[in-house]
Amino acid sequence: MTTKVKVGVLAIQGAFIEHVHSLQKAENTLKLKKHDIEVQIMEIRTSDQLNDNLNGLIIPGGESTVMKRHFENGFLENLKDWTRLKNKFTWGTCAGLILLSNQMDGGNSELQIGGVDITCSRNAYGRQINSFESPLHLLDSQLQNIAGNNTCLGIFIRAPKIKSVDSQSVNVLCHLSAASHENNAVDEPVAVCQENIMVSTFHPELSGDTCWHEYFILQAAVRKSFQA
Ligand SMILES: NC(=O)CC[C@H](N)C(=O)O
Repeated sequence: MTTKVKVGVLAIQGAFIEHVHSLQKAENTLKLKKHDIEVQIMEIRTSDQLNDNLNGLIIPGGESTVMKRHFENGFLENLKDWTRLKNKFTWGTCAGLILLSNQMDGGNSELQIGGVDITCSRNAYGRQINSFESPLHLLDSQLQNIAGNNTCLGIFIRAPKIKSVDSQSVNVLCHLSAASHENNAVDEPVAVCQENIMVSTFHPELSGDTCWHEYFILQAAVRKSFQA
């Protein structure tokens, strides 16, 4: 029986269209891998779109401080409520990670959606000119199976860092190994998941690799049957 899943990308600012294209590519890849799945992809601009028919939400990269300007008239409260429903799956990339972090190291921690027990710091590698690409080490077995190996490409653009993982219920999915970035003394978590919320400091939607978007679609599909 075909699994139908409806996912959205918050389309108020930033790199949302790249996620839409990556989701379309990921759906085709899943079908080639014999998954009987149909994905409806929405651009989310209004609070009322955060309803029970939506199964997954991506909060894209961009400028978190600009996105917050759109969080009035109950939008932030609805984002908080919807992302905490256990039968939904949310993924924040870069600025989306910042908005979903429970703690921020400096910076304006007002108007946070929260939900993930990490402490992040904005622009932690420096300015745009310090943006970089690096191979990453996948730690999660489902991601390794989807990717077909234990590495993926990380594209970091004015990226935040996960300064600390603040709860044992946060699973580290992916590392930037110390060997692959000159500023790193230790392996650094760059993607984590806490129950139904995943965050990454880098931009899979720009890499051409669909393993993260396939993982997101499958997680949103599985959670449809969970108790909210
Ligand atoms: N690529 C990005 O999403 C950059 C994030 C941005 N520097 C912020 O602090 O919100």
